[in-house]
Amino acid sequence: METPPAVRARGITRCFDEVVALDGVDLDVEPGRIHGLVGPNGAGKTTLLGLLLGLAAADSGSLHILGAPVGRALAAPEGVAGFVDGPGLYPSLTARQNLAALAALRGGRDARTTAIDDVLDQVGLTDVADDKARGFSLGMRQRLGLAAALLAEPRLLVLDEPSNGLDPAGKKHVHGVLTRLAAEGTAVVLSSHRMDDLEALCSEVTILATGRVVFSGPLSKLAAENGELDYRLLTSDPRAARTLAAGTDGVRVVEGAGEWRGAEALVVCALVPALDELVARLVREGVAIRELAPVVSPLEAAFLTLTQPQEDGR
Ligand SMILES: Nc1ncnc2c1ncn2[C@@H]1O[C@H](COP(=O)(O)OP(=O)(O)OP(=O)(O)O)[C@@H](O)[C@H]1O
Repeated sequence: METPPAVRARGITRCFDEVVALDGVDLDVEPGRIHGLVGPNGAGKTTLLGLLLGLAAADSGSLHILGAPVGRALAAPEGVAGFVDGPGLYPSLTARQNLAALAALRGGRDARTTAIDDVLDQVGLTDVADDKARGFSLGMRQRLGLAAALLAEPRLLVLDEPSNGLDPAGKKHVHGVLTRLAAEGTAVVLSSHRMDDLEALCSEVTILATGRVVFSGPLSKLAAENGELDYRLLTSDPRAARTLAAGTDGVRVVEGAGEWRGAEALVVCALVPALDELVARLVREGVAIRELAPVVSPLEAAFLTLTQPQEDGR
């Protein structure tokens, strides 16, 4: 039997009095994907994640989670776990006790000590397993919330800003956990304002602006949305690179780039095919390419392009 989509939303609308938080939103997420939700403050990300978690119902539209239609009853659909607005924890209980209590609330099936130890290890909280959650930093609380969600062995994991407050080690744990879960077939839907996190983690994103989807699809498709981008180019021979760039059709040298991390940098503005041509010419001429990257990431550029006009028009 074919595995159903993890999320299939069509024409979802959700209002709070006069505020239209979601306006005809479609969303498709397949099992095994990490899908990023991005948008300016107030775009509707948390509202949408709340619907996936069964915390609220849509005013109109249809929502299927893991193949089952979601009705108006406010309960987490079977197979879904996660949190919005920070994980709900008991401050006076230890990390381990929090997980045991949450597991017991869910029916006790997953309250085994080994399972609790395992999820604490996955999120890197073994050392503080017997410390009270009250003393936990934001990043530690986020990781404990993720551990609680993992305990439910979800097929759809929903996380609102999971990277908030994470130090580099915490981020590494969280990224590792999410990547492994996805490889095992779990779908992950997460929101973030951190473009670098989304680009590192997600294969696809949905960009929301004032409750509407302005882009949904693979990150690789964003380059097409952007048109020309500025790329920083570090080479073994900046002068030759500049001459070659200036002589390549479709490539424009952006003046005033100067130095980048102590090396002479060139910034060129181009579409991907013209950039490919420049790279081929550099290689043919024996100019080594030491770094070539967009000055602003494709996701950030698309975010600004696709959400700015609507924001301005409010
Ligand atoms: N419970 C509520 N009551 C009234 N208005 C609400 C409620 N929840 C959300 N809204 C409004 O709905 C819109 C979308 O809010 P939402 O929290 O979903 O956005 P968001 O994209 O998650 O924003 P942020 O990035 O700031 O977290 C906003 O205008 C917000 O003020």
